[in-house]
Amino acid sequence: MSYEQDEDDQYNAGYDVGSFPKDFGYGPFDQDGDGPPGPLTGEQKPRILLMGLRRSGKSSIQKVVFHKMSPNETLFLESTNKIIKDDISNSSFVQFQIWDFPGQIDFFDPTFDSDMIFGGCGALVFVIDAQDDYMEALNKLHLTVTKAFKVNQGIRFEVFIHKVDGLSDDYKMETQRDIHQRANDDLADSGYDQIHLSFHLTSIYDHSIFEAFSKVVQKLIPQLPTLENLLNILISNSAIEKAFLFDVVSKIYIATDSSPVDMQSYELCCDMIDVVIDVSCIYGLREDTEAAAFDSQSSSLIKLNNGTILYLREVNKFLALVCILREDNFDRQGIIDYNFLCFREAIQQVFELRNKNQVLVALNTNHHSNILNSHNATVNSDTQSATLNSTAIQS
Ligand SMILES: Nc1nc2c(ncn2[C@@H]2O[C@H](COP(=O)(O)OP(=O)(O)OP(=O)(O)O)[C@@H](O)[C@H]2O)c(=O)[nH]1
Repeated sequence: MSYEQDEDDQYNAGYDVGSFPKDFGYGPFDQDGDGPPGPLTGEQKPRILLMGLRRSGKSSIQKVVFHKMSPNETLFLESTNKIIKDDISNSSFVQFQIWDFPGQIDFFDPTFDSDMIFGGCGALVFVIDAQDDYMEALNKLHLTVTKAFKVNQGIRFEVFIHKVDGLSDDYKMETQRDIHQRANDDLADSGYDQIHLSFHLTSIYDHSIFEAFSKVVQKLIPQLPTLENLLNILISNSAIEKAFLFDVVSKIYIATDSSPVDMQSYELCCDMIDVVIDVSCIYGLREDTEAAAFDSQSSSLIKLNNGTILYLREVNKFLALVCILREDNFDRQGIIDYNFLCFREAIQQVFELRNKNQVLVALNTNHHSNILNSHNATVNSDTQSATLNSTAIQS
């Protein structure tokens, strides 16, 4: 059963802070059969850095979101004293590395190779403990983002105002406003107005951390506009209120339609995935096979007592579509199911294009111009596949 992170899909390595610049190579990692044919090397994967002061909650976030650790267990996590690299390969879309940094990391240490660390980085998540005095954290944030920006202007900066579970709603808002203001003022004062920081209120004790991480990961998926477009077409032709495309293992949503996300809907959909997986694990597994609980037969329908329906369908081995719709609109289930099949086919095409692209990239690693061309080709073809499939769904 594959809901636990597959050991083969994961390559964890710890590096002493003092020695990390000397040895940053990756070992090969196995890719599941459904993934890209050419495995992405560590260098090709987008990298997310987790930084912040000691005990701000970095390791807890990584363990809870990607390793199914229960929030209470994080109380026993030991302080990180080396960089921990973690390959996340749950689905073909969600492939990246997370580097968890020790809180005490010193950018002025001569062994800190900022070019290498920030150079290949897609997003930098800076965690601030909102239950603590955050002035020191703001100084470190400023130092970190300016240092990173000098090396790589393409990095997305995400600030998690973390541990907000202990704060009242008013205090949460006030803290966010204050941190936002001070962080941006500091940047403006030192002439870095062009640096954009995104802020998220997070806690490992509710779904906010999954929601925030979903947004971080989405920004690293080049196919996001195509996926969003497909979801928009699906919901408008099926009278669905809201649809999420979930990575089942981590419960982060890799795309949703363009209507606003409300936290309650997201939580409902997360809970539905838990229910489906739990019931499948208890009743759906055969003793004689090693089959996964989530497979091509997986689907579920839950009717809530407020006239709302939650509908889950398997998209591929890693992804599920979870929709929220009104009960009245479910009487033509055949249309919804037909549209879903068109949607699944379209997603498949996006995957295939992406896989072809990765093979090209692997073949041309030494020819940067070729890599660029293949990436552009993928973007164009993705758009075409979305157009093609919009016709299929409407017909
Ligand atoms: N209340 C609350 N506590 C949290 C939350 N996230 C983490 N913690 C607690 O914060 C403490 C520190 O968490 P860690 O994940 O070890 O922090 P870290 O940033 O990795 O620390 P270093 O490894 O020292 O850099 C632990 O006791 C966690 O249980 C949260 O969302 N809310």
